[in-house]
Amino acid sequence: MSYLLALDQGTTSSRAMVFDADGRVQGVAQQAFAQHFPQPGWVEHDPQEILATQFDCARVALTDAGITAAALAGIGITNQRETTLLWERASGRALAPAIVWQDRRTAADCDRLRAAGHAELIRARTGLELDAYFSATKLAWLLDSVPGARTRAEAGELAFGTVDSWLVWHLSGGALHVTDPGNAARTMLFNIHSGDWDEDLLTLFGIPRALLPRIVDSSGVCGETCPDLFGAAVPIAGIAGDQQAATFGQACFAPGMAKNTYGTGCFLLMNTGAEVVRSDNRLLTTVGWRIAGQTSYALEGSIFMGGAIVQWLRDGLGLIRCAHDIEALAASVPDSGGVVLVPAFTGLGAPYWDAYARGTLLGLTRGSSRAHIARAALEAIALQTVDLVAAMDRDGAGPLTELRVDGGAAANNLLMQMQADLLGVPVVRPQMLETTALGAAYLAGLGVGVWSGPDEVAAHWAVERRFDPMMQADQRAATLALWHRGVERARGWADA
Ligand SMILES: Nc1ncnc2c1ncn2[C@@H]1O[C@H](COP(=O)(O)OP(=O)(O)O)[C@@H](O)[C@H]1O
Ligand SMILES: O=P(O)(O)OC[C@H](O)CO
Repeated sequence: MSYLLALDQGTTSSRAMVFDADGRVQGVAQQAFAQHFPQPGWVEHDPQEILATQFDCARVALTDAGITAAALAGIGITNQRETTLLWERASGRALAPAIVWQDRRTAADCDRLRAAGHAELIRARTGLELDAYFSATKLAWLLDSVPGARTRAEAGELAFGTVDSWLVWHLSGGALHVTDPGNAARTMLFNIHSGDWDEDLLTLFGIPRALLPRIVDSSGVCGETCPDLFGAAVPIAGIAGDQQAATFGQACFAPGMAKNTYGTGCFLLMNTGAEVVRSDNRLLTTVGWRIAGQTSYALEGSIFMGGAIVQWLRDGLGLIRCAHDIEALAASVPDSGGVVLVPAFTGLGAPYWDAYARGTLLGLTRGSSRAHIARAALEAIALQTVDLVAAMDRDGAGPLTELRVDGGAAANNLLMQMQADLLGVPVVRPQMLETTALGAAYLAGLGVGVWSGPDEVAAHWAVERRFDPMMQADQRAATLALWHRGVERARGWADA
């Protein structure tokens, strides 16, 4: 009875992992699902496919671990954040495709709200930059676009949720409509100071309160699964957005500790403890987790294109055959030969927040080769991260003494060395790279008493490799200066 099942519902795949009481992986399953791009800038998922792939993975992971659901002490849920769903309470049926966090369809709505002077109120209450990334304008769009939705929402017939709420609703057979404060903090409807939905913001975005889930702690039993789903009723004992879960899985429990996840995008979170650190440099203030009613906050830098740049070199340009090949190609030249790649394919996130910036390749000469472009692509991932850490420094957070790393692209040794060099701070890669699922399992395990407290789970964390900075300060400064010239060229490109 001491196994934990983590459900990790990500942007491009659903995953499930079974952990034992020592935090070791005993079973794993993963299924990719379809990405839908119905119009330029739109990104959608099929809500049913999210459920089907996630629940299938759970069953396969249990089989892989050689256990049944009866052996589970609890389930932890972690999820792609901000992605917005609207469903009918009576049937549990979604009224529209899920609008994914990357979707830019409401960028003009954000421009109008900004022009009307609402950005400061939103920043003060939610800790967020007014941007289409977050759920509020996506939900308003659904209420305005799905026929009858607004009237039905006001009558209490509909439910809104991010992916965690959608999963828990269906795991519990419609008994639970909940979210945790970390996920709620990404909706742009949640007041990070009061820890509740914000009435003024609900009015501003035109969101009926009847739509919203109840907010529960990130760790602790909030209900149980329908027995017919996995063969036994299992306590649902942890809920966290994937970046918050990874921060937990990296054991960043003390203020000043930070992790960066190099997946599709890159997300750098620094724990700020019980203190709400307001950023003057366009980082996000967000909730990390709430345990036993105590909220831990974080500063976050969100980068939209991280490992996805490598995918583009593979699929868009055909420069490499698989993501792994980029390391040898980039290492075949000593530097990028003056080539700068600004990966603003879907605009720029923190700290620029420029929805109209576009991807830019600069500094090409007759001597430029695919190796230089590959190297510039890896540098771009590291340099965007440097911009986030510099903003954190200016905000007075930290100082950062080491950066814990995870995510698919963290396997790239050259990228990790570049990151240490360009940051001037050691980069530390743990043995266990599946920190998102691990964090969800930890939250659930703490919730059901498999572990006694954060200290016990922190003891599981171990270094696999440490990358120390080796670059001279003047070379670092020159590389950063060239990068910032490139960023300026990329900004505002699609404004017209
Ligand atoms: N060796 C590598 N070097 C650089 N990028 C890589 C490497 N291996 C995988 N990636 C990138 O990492 C990403 C996958 O990481 P993952 O953590 O699974 O992402 P997500 O959870 O966002 O789907 C992809 O964008 C891929 O291009
Ligand atoms: O699904 P991932 O790992 O790309 O993470 C997505 C983030 O939660 C978006 O904010």
